[in-house]
Amino acid sequence: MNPICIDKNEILKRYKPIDKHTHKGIQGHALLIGGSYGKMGAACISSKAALKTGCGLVTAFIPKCGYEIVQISIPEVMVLTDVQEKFISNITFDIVPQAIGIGPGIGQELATHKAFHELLKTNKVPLVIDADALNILSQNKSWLSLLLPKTILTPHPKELERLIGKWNSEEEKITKAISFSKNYHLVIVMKGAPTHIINGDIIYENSTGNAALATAGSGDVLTGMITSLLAQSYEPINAAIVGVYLHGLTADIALPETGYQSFIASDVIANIGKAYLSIENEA
Ligand SMILES: NC(=O)C1=CN([C@@H]2O[C@H](COP(=O)(O)OP(=O)(O)OC[C@H]3O[C@@H](n4cnc5c(N)ncnc54)[C@H](O)[C@@H]3O)[C@@H](O)[C@H]2O)[C@@H](O)CC1
Ligand SMILES: Nc1ncnc2c1ncn2[C@@H]1O[C@H](COP(=O)(O)OP(=O)(O)O)[C@@H](O)[C@H]1O
Ligand SMILES: [Mg+2]
Repeated sequence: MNPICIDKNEILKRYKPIDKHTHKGIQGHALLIGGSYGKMGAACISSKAALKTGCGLVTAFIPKCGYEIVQISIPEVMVLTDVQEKFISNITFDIVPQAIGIGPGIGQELATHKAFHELLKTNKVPLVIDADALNILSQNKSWLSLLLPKTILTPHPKELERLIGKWNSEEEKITKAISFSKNYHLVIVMKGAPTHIINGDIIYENSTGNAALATAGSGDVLTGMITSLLAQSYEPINAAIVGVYLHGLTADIALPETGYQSFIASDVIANIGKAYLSIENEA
């Protein structure tokens, strides 16, 4: 169990600089499916994070009650609404996204279970699954076989336990995560301090980030960032690695100004630019 350290060298091998002739139509369109009554913030921050990570277009699919919230808080994000007011019940869209992120703040209504199941049955697009979408998956493990190879799962430790069961040691946790990744051909981002990424037998350990990230919504932001990189044609494992590294780097960059306590998920988003610049300066 020798993890590969995700450091600047590993990032420079995977980082794609922007082509000066690119335009928003080829820079990737990310669809973020999130939010429910009282948790629209999760949809706002994950879709804003996707835009700030560089994809050309972002659409948020949300319950109706979030329409004005998202349009006013992030005017650059386009919005599609569900037929239901307070939760997601039927995911339909006429756009052609290059990547989909689902889960932040969606809750666990039965109708939302059904909508997620329908999406999994028909989806052909690279996918990131987080938060309540992971919890729904944990309650319906037979749906795991519907996931396309290299679908990215981003569980925190509790979500991971719901998916793979309890473990008695770090070693057992990694062994179980490797079997899970191999059985279903998934990329698992095991969030924590530090975050590990499992791709079959290969384990990566992130080198950025600090306890400032222990704050509401910082994982929702990560979902938006990874989805954005997927939409920009990063291979799933590279989207996971670069996303996790940049996410942690924002907290390392901001720490001298915010301290641990006052750093919030929006500060991750505010520092994505500086995190990119620090990679660019090494390239
Ligand atoms: N502003 C918003 O709208 C926010 C919405 N959120 C959404 O709220 C929903 C519930 O998410 P939660 O993650 O709070 O609920 P969960 O029930 O999945 O996780 C909370 C439990 O996991 C444990 N846990 C979390 N991180 C852990 C760690 N690193 N080590 C050990 N235990 C850990 C906690 O102690 C707690 O028992 C999700 O849909 C999420 O996206 C949250 O992200 C918070 C912000
Ligand atoms: N002490 C810590 N050190 C480094 N990173 C942390 C720490 N605590 C949390 N994080 C990171 O913050 C994020 C939290 O994600 P998550 O628990 O899903 O939050 P939320 O659901 O509120 O958005 C993960 O990327 C995790 O690795
Ligand atoms: Mg989370």
